[in-house]
Amino acid sequence: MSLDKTIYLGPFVHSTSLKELEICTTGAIGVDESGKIAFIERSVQPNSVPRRPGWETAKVVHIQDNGFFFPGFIDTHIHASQYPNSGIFGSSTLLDWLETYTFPLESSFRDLSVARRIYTRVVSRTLSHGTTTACYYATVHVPATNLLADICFERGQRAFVGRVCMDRLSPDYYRDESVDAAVRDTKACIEHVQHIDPGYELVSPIITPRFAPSCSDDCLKQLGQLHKDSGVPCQTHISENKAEVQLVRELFPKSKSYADVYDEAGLLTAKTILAHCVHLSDQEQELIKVREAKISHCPASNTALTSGAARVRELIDRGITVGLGTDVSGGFSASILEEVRQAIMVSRHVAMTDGDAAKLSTEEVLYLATRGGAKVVGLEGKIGGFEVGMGWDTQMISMGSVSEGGELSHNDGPVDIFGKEAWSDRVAKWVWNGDDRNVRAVWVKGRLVHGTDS
Ligand SMILES: O=c1[nH]c(=O)c2nc[nH]c2[nH]1
Ligand SMILES: [Zn+2]
Repeated sequence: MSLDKTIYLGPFVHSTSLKELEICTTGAIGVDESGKIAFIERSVQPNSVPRRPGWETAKVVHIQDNGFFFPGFIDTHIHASQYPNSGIFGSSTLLDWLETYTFPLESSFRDLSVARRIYTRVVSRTLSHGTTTACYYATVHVPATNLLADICFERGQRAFVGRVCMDRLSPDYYRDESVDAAVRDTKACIEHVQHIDPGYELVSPIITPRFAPSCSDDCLKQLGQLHKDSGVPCQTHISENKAEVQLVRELFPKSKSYADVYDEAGLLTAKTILAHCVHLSDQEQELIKVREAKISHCPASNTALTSGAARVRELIDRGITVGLGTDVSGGFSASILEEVRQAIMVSRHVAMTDGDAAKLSTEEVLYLATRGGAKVVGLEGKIGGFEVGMGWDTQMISMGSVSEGGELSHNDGPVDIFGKEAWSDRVAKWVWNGDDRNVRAVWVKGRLVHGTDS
């Protein structure tokens, strides 16, 4: 699809490193017909459009209402099929939560009309929160998983779509009937994505063993072989909850650790995304580092299911790549901005026992939500920031007009700007008070996929 050449005028904010946010208040970013950034100017006079040969007739999109352009969020771990259960978890913990809330809901995706309604909604919802790339878990059902891939492709969201494999310790009404069935159905979903998006330009398949307890040794090994043969990435859960870790010890008595179970199966590679990583030992962290596997930090879910507090500073200091995941519906919200807040708060709780060095700053967590996520999904250099050659995967944040009187009008968003705030404080106000009402428009690869650009 060819797009209009477009110049995006106004402030832009993005991470340039883990610790640094660039805030450019006088920016102009040119995006070419293929949806890639062609130029960036940083000192544009107010109300003027940079003159460039070949860009005379380009469309111009102005930032509105004290806003700024920000890279699209990358959700490195979300269960699309669990979206109807967002906020519904009672006082459960992982293993009983799966039995009580999750398996019954996921099993309903055998009905394609159920899948269509829920998957359409979750893709609309994540886009509205500024998520331009998502790593989705679907269910065991091939038609429903393929439908999720179709919806992402049609709506223009970058997505990794995984058919969930689970051939043991799962209810009779919801499980793979055999290892062969798990592998055959996974291949069918890979072939479907190859058919709709042959270069995996927007949508990619992802091999998805649910977690070690629900996969037999043979199932893990065959999926590891498929991961090796096909080059398709892989995602799973690890070390989320202490009872789960104990269960893995009992189920795999010959393995040195939980991480070792995946390693022995060929599932711990540079293309593996591991969700949670709350209770990893030093040796497991080291193994993950050596294998260059990536981590999805899911703080909202880890708190909601009382799983624990991941030591993110330790993981980062070790040199492991970390991104953020909403983990809906262990996590209660489909918003990565909410996850940013949760990550900062959880790091404060870790700091209360481990010391101040554990605290993550707003800048650091915004990095995890964008550049970190891009590395987790293997798209660093392509998305996650504003650089020439990167895709225009962007949210237009608007903060509303400067508050003059004391009264709220019905279309005021949740952030109140009084006009005197430094730019870094405006960004902080957005992080701590903002939500989807501040997301005026979202683009993926230059295509408008949510909201309006006028
Ligand atoms: O947060 C989680 N959500 C799940 O669906 C799941 N399955 C295994 N382990 C899990 N953890
Ligand atoms: Zn999960």
